[in-house]
Amino acid sequence: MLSAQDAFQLILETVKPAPSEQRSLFDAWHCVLAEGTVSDLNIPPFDKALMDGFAVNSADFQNGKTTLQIQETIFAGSVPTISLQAGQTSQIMTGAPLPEGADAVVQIEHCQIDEAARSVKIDTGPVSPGKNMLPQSSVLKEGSPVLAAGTVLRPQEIGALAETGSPSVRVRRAPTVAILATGDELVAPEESPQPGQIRNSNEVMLHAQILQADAIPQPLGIARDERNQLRSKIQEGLKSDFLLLSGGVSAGERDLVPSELEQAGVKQVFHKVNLKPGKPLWFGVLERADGDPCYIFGLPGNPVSSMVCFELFVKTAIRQFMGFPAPRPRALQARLSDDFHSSGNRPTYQPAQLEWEAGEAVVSPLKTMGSADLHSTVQANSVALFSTGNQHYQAGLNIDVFLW
Ligand SMILES: Nc1nc2c(c(=O)[nH]1)N[C@H]1C(S)=C(S)[C@@H](COP(=O)(O)OP(=O)(O)OC[C@H]3O[C@@H](n4cnc5c(N)ncnc54)[C@H](O)[C@@H]3O)O[C@H]1N2
Ligand code: MOO
Repeated sequence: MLSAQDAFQLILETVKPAPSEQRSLFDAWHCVLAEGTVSDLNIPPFDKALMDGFAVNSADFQNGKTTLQIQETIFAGSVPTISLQAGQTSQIMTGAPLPEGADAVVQIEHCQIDEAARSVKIDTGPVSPGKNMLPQSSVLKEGSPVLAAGTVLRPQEIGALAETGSPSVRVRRAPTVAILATGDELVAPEESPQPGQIRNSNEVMLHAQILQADAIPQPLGIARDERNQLRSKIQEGLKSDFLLLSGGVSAGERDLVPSELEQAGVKQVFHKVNLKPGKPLWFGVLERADGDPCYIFGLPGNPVSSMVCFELFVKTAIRQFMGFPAPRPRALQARLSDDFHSSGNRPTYQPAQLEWEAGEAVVSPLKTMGSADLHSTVQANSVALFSTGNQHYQAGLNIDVFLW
């Protein structure tokens, strides 16, 4: 059976990064830059005061103290009108441009102002050039690169783009992701299940996971385990960038999903992955007539399987589509809190609680009744990975954990 690593590889080889689009910085959070940007100005654009006080020339402080004649007051947003000569100063506010002839700022707290004489006495010892000021273009020069293509936009990158004259940027667009829950046993969450029925929890859960992955969910409701209805709902879903089907992918007599996808012209990339939960995972691609592909995942119906397969595989595909530089899930090494026994016949992703103790990641696997036990994931903030077979893991051992 295909390993999870091989499944990641096949997903990355199949999913092509989306075309780019222009977006305002207000809509760009967590998008990936499709093109690099350069600064349209020097940062800072002028020698800038970093304190409220007096703009001075350090040469006036040869004796460590001095009395200077006040010329004007320079506020942030204005420009100085007087060049300083020896023995002169101007009052200045944080963020304002230094006047010519000044090379430092002395904080207002260290100045004794004589209003009548329009002078200021400063007795704080020598002042070094550059004190309390940021020289023009010391952070960034006009025309120099700000961010490279492939950068994921966090709040600080968005601020830096605004500062450097990129109010909108080219980013890879987020995919639309259709959700189709399948099964005769399903009823809507607002209904009371009759004997043999269960509530459709996967649809809303996937909807939330898609939002969390910065993509656009398109719920299609429930398709019954009946070919005509399944076929028409699949056709609807194939118009999106991604189609996620929940249920109907294992070996049951009404597990119609793989054959109906094949019927719709979808090319299977893989079916079944060696992991627990999530073994029956199905992945394929449809090359649509309009030239844009649709990527299809058949997620196992068991809620924990569905959730784990989304976090590991669907998210990888969405990140690849959005141009993320490292789309695979990233494992964290954490110390096992207690002895743990694992006996899975496949590599097992166990719901777990990860905590930080004195700066160290410590993980406690949670008790679970298996892939139908969604409740065990409510206490979990991660999954811990255990390998195949009867294995005893001693407390203190470092293991791989995936946060979610
Ligand atoms: N003979 C075999 N049987 C099964 C195998 C196998 O290899 N051979 N694999 C098992 C594994 S592992 C899993 S996981 C499940 C996955 O089955 P399906 O994807 O075909 O899903 P269903 O049979 O439709 O449903 C499984 C389970 O999940 C519940 N379910 C389905 N949809 C939803 C939903 N939208 N919300 C909440 N719960 C849902 C459904 O009622 C079933 O209880 O197959 C094993 N069987
Ligand atoms: O792989 Mo299934 O997801 O064990 O329950």
